[in-house]
Amino acid sequence: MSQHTPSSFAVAAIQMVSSADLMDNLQQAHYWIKQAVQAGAKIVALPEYFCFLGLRDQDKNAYAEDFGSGPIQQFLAQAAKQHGIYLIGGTLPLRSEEAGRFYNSCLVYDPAGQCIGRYDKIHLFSFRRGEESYDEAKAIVPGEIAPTVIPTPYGNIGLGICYDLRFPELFRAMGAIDMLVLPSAFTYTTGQAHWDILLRARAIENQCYVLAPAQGGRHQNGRRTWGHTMLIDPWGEKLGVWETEAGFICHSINRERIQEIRQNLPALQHRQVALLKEKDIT
Ligand SMILES: O=C(O)CCC(=O)C(=O)O
Repeated sequence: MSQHTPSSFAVAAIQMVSSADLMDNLQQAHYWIKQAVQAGAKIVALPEYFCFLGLRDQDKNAYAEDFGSGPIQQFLAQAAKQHGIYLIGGTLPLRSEEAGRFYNSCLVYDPAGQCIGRYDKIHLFSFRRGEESYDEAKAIVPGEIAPTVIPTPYGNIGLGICYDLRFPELFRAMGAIDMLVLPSAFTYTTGQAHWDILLRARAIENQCYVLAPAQGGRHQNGRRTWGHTMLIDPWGEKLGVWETEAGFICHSINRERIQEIRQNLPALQHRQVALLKEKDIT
């Protein structure tokens, strides 16, 4: 942390009910970012597919951008610069080498509007129950297997996207992180059952803040997302929840709280990774 950065500052997560209308979604995102900044947020996070949801996964191909150019990336860069914030840009489709499949990517922008990080979703969601059926691998290319941590003056931010939340080994491999940010669009069914407990578990086991902006409502194609955008502290307590429909949460976090918890309960120092490897148990 730089000398000039306070240990306590506000972070915000935005919840949306995005549609298949790109411009409308960008306008909505703009509105909520402004609200969050007015509430004092220095770091603002958007949900998965903030720019486009409501059609089949493969339809997002039409909006896939080359990394470094395109209206969605322009929007994110401008919003970060205009408001002088760190912006975790939810996710957008980025073109891959494969025709017909894209990366589901989270880009991070600094207050000058520079893109300072990219994470491509690694774990691709698949779920089938009754009428409900999802199979992301049909439309999405998985990202390279590498934990992504973005250093900022406010601390180290680890990135994951939605279904990644179910794979704790990805976050354990990140080393010292202050906050995990997980842009999401959990389904209503799986979210109701697992969202809350998975988020709290990741915060408790990594002793860090978890900021999880989500999609939350009924979308154009009938798909229902769970919402419950959340901020959790390193002790596992919920600092804020926005349950359903569009809105945002904004709360102060304190990095000294992370150190205090890690000192009081030094579980991260008690990991036996080397021993497990030696015994071939990983
Ligand atoms: O893990 C889940 O239950 C939901 C994941 C999901 O909806 C997604 O990754 O888009």
